[in-house]
Amino acid sequence: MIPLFHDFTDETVLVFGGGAVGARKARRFAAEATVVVVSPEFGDAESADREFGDAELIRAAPAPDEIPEWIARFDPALVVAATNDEAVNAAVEAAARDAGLLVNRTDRAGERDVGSVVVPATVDDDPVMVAISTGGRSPALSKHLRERIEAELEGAGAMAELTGDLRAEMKAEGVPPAERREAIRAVVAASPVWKALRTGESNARKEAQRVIRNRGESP
Ligand SMILES: C[C@@]1(CC(=O)O)c2cc3[nH]c(cc4nc(cc5[nH]c(cc(n2)[C@H]1CCC(=O)O)[C@@](C)(CC(=O)O)[C@@H]5CCC(=O)O)C(CC(=O)O)=C4CCC(=O)O)c(CCC(=O)O)c3CC(=O)O
Ligand SMILES: NC(=O)C1=CN([C@@H]2O[C@H](COP(=O)(O)OP(=O)(O)OC[C@H]3O[C@@H](n4cnc5c(N)ncnc54)[C@H](O)[C@@H]3O)[C@@H](O)[C@H]2O)C=CC1
Repeated sequence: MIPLFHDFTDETVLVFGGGAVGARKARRFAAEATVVVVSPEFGDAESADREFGDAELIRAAPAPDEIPEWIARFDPALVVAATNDEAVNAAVEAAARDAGLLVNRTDRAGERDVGSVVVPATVDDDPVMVAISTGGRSPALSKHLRERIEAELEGAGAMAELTGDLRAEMKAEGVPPAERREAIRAVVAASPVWKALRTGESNARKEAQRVIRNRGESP
């Protein structure tokens, strides 16, 4: 498996199964894609909207041989098999593969077909994103590592914004690439800049400029 980041803007994700797992996947994809969930039940109706993000919920229980029609109707980029019926999940996987679509089979850890994708545990400190997988072996470990890495990454999104701005400015000023690279590498490694981003006690941009100015000087 090779990890990739996929932009689902303007795409549809079709989820079969409205239990806890279907809801979690729907919420995740609804942050970006148009999500449709097909299921005979959606848990507690009052909290359904919250649980499924803003996904469209369709009450139906397609039989395995009806799955291809549902897929053709919504033309999704990704299909999620999250029912508690193994025959339905298998039909979803086969129909998605036949249609050349990505498929996430939630009831399988291994023996994946071509085009099969795994949903990783994700730390998102925009624009920084870290995805963790255990190759399907231990999802609970993915979750645990995600919680640990969340703390480690504090300030990373702001660091990406700051160094993104600095490198654009240096580019515009015509600073040669080798010098730019050295300067940016020094800033991302500098504890005073991280501290400023995390605590707000000092101005991170000024700290970064100080690091760039003092580069190469002995401490
Ligand atoms: C293969 C994969 C397919 C996929 O869904 O893409 C898959 C499959 C299965 N999960 C199962 C169980 C659990 N899954 C979780 C949690 C998460 N599962 C997620 C992903 C994945 N789960 C993919 C592999 C990811 C990887 O490579 O590590 C996460 C990371 C992302 C997400 O789903 O959003 C999300 C954490 C999100 C977060 O918090 O960050 C917990 C923990 C909990 O609930 O507290 C448990 C209970 C503990 C346990 O069993 O380990 C079972 C057994 C079902 C059964 O026994 O019936 C199967 C099927 C099987 O193993 O056969
Ligand atoms: N990938 C993951 O992270 C995890 C995966 N699982 C697996 O995912 C499956 C689903 O887990 P839960 O959501 O907890 O189960 P659940 O039993 O709460 O939900 C399954 C849903 O599928 C619906 N369903 C049944 N037949 C259907 C059909 N023909 N078409 C559409 N929907 C249909 C049911 O009405 C129910 O709403 C489990 O069977 C388990 O193997 C379980 C835990 C975590």
